Amino acid sequence: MNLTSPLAQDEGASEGEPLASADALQSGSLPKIVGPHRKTICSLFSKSKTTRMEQDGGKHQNGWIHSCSQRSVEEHLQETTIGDGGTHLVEFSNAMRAVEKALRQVAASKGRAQDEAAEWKRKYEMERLRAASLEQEQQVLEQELEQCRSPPDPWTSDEPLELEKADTENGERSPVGSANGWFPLHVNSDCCKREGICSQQLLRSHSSSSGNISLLSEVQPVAEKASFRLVWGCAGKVSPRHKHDVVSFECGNISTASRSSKQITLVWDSPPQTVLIISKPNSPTCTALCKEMIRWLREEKGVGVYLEPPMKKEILAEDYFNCVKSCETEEEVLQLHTKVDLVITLGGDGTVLWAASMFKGPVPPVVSFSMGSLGFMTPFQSDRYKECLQTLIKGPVYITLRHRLHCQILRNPDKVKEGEDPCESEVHLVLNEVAIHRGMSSNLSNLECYCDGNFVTSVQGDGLILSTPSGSTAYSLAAGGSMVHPQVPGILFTPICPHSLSFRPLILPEYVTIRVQVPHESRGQAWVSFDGKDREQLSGGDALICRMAAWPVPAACEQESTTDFLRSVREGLHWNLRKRQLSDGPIST
Ligand SMILES: NC(=O)c1ccc[n+]([C@@H]2O[C@H](COP(=O)([O-])OP(=O)(O)OC[C@H]3O[C@@H](n4cnc5c(N)ncnc54)[C@H](O)[C@@H]3O)[C@@H](O)[C@H]2O)c1
Ligand SMILES: Nc1ncnc2c1ncn2[C@@H]1O[C@H](COP(=O)(O)OP(=O)(O)OP(=O)(O)O)[C@@H](O)[C@H]1O
Repeated sequence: MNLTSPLAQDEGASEGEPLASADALQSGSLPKIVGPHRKTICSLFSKSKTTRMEQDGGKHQNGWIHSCSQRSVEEHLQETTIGDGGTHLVEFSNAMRAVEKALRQVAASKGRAQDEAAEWKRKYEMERLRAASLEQEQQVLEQELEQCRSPPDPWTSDEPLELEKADTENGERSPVGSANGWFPLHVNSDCCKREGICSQQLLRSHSSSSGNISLLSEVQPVAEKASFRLVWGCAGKVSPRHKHDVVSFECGNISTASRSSKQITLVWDSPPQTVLIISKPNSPTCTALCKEMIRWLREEKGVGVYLEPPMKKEILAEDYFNCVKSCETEEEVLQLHTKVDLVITLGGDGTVLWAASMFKGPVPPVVSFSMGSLGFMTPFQSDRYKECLQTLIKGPVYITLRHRLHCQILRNPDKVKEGEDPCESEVHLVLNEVAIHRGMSSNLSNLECYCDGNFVTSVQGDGLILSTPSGSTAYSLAAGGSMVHPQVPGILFTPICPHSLSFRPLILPEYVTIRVQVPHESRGQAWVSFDGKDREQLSGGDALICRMAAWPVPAACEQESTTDFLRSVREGLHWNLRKRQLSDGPIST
């Protein structure tokens, strides 16, 4: 009689597959086998060992040298002739079941061990790749820091300059600024080691310059500048989570790591010592307030004052104001940002635009007192100036970073021969908008527009406005553009009276470069205005190149960015003002 092995019905183990080690059996990791068949089973494992070693020539993988296979058990059972001993048969059968169970367990453990090994290998590979990418990032960071020490010209470089850098190794932020006299030196040594943009790291001036943009020749510390930090937070709370990355990838999931709408707070490390007051000309009320403010700032706060030459001349009749400084030459105006801690404007929005236009590079924080009719960008009340300035000088101050557009005219760039540079006009940094329009011409203007080299459209109408979000409530609004919160990064593309039924305004992302070109075959010429001023003519073939500038205007908020914006929209523009419907009358069903 032949005995059928229970292993023949085993679903999990395939034929001939090694299931267990005989050593494991002998070392007691298999269940103890008792009874007359103990010897037989042990000899079975021994036999298997010998057979396997003969078959493999002693070359076994993963340490599974002493193996027992399903086939060898079956073979043995077939060879075994069963006598009359029914009890022995039952015992033998039970023993074989126990062996089968043990063999299955060992097979399962082997599978688990292999899975675990594969998982560890995967983790190791991921860790190795992460370390390699960190090393690469570190190299890029070092290169960028090196570049900042000998910075590119921001007006000729295609890359927008960054105002801040990614987190350093210890989780601190290392700010990077450059051009026009601002260089981060010893980025970590002078740093306050706290989160945010730190002026101590940023501020270094140099003595010599060439033309509009100065090159670093001699570096000196700026002793007279007050130092401050800009920190990211939300609703008044400093956010420890601010990261430079916008998108993070974790376990294959994409999430936004930071939002652009964070409220920025300015924290003075040392109190401001010098302010520049810019006042609307020919306004007796502005002049009177300017004089009062100078007295208060000097006597109560010990703060020095700079004025524009016309205003200084106007008040010099009184000896008291001899102490007021002024920026007489163009060179001095270019260096103003290294001397003043705060800019105060007295007037309307036009005065804020004027103040911004004085700074061709970095702009100190601007505090605007309302002395005009609308005051969209002038949130502070002039009759409460002492209280306001007291709070601002003490800090912290909420800041709206009002972005500017970097605009330049290229004269007939298509006609320029290879290797020659096209003739470029002066750079204009606009806070509101650049408008390309028909000017005095009675002809329809015709403008071809490209965005990062892609053809956008041909404007046929009175012209086109390229506006900042801050300018969205000015000319662009009048031309049908949308109102945009000043912290939304973008460039508004708004046609002026287009002769088309389907030309709607667009908002483009802040990183694009826009080119507006007058076609050679255009009937008339076009004109360009920068914040409503400095008109220049465009002839056929001339182009205007426009992109986001590296230097925003940090405007102090009266409350905070969004509250101030919505209040200006409601109170300044009377947006959606309508008498409330009465509750009496028919009730709709
Ligand atoms: N059709 C129009 O609405 C139109 C036409 C030309 C110029 N402008 C705007 O005038 C600006 C120049 O201002 P200005 O004071 O030197 O000239 P301005 O004296 O002619 O005043 C223009 C008006 O626009 C308001 N204004 C300016 N900037 C604003 C802003 N960002 N948000 C809301 N209102 C704003 C001013 O308060 C002022 O009432 C230009 O940048 C342009 O935006 C508007
Ligand atoms: N310091 C300055 N020097 C020369 N021009 C200035 C100066 N400040 C303002 N301006 C110009 O004066 C004009 C009027 O200024 P502003 O808009 O501030 O006053 P406003 O018209 O009374 O105010 P609002 O626009 O709120 O009615 C603007 O065109 C502006 O460019």
